[in-house]
Amino acid sequence: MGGHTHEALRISGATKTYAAHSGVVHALQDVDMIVEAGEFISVVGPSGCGKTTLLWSIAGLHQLSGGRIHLGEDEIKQPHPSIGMMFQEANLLPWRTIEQNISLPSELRRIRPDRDRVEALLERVGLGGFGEKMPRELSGGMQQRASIVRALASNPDVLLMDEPFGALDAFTRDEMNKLVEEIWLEARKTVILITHSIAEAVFLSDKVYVMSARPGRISRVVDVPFERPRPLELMETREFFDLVNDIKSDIKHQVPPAGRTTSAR
Ligand SMILES: Nc1ncnc2c1ncn2[C@@H]1O[C@H](COP(=O)(O)OP(=O)(O)OP(=O)(O)O)[C@@H](O)[C@H]1O
Repeated sequence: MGGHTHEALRISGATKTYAAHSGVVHALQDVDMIVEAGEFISVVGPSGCGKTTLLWSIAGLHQLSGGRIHLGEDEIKQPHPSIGMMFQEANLLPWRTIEQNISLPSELRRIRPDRDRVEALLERVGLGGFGEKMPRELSGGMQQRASIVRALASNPDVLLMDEPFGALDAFTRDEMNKLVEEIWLEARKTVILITHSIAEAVFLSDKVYVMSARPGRISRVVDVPFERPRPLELMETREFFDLVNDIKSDIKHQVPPAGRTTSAR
């Protein structure tokens, strides 16, 4: 304490094993991370390296086999009111209006939804006047905008995003990335994003954590130097391209050559 920044999340020695039919899977092995308050970080890595396991553990939805996760003084063992989450699918209940979907997490916690805040957020993401609509009346991008509002409605300190735009077309995805950056610059939440798109990770993040698989570990932390706000055109620059490729080749080289994986006979 006493510095210019303070840590929001501390992950120490996070380890998670799953018992699978084929044996024990080391999904996470001694993962350490300190995320500063207001920092935007991404976690990338090959498929199956443990990204989702890590994020769900931070969300309090998975129990670790070893290690700890702290938000300030609180150890995370179950969902925490100061941590909001966005999933790959918008997961809106089809029989509830957009506004009723947004207020569901508050209902479940038996707290009164802050209607003014929800109105303002809907307006902010371009969904002003859509609160009474049903999810099927909204496009995929609009549904994800609604799920951003749902995640931010209770004004959490930390926002976790699990590949939130993977199902959207490239154009809508760029638009959503721009929106996320704008909202982040305004509200300065601590954000942890999991994505398969290295370009998306670099575009949005202060730091990109690269994971390797089996066991799932952090293999590298990349500081992203680009100034904010970042225009979408940044993605067409040489510097951006080089950084993305550098991270991509790192991930590619981690994949064990065919026939040499541990499960191969
Ligand atoms: N419930 C489970 N039971 C057994 N093994 C599991 C379970 N959940 C995940 N795993 C295994 O743990 C490892 C990490 O999985 P995880 O889903 O966290 O990886 P990921 O990096 O998010 O993958 P992807 O990028 O493909 O979504 C994988 O090898 C996966 O097969």
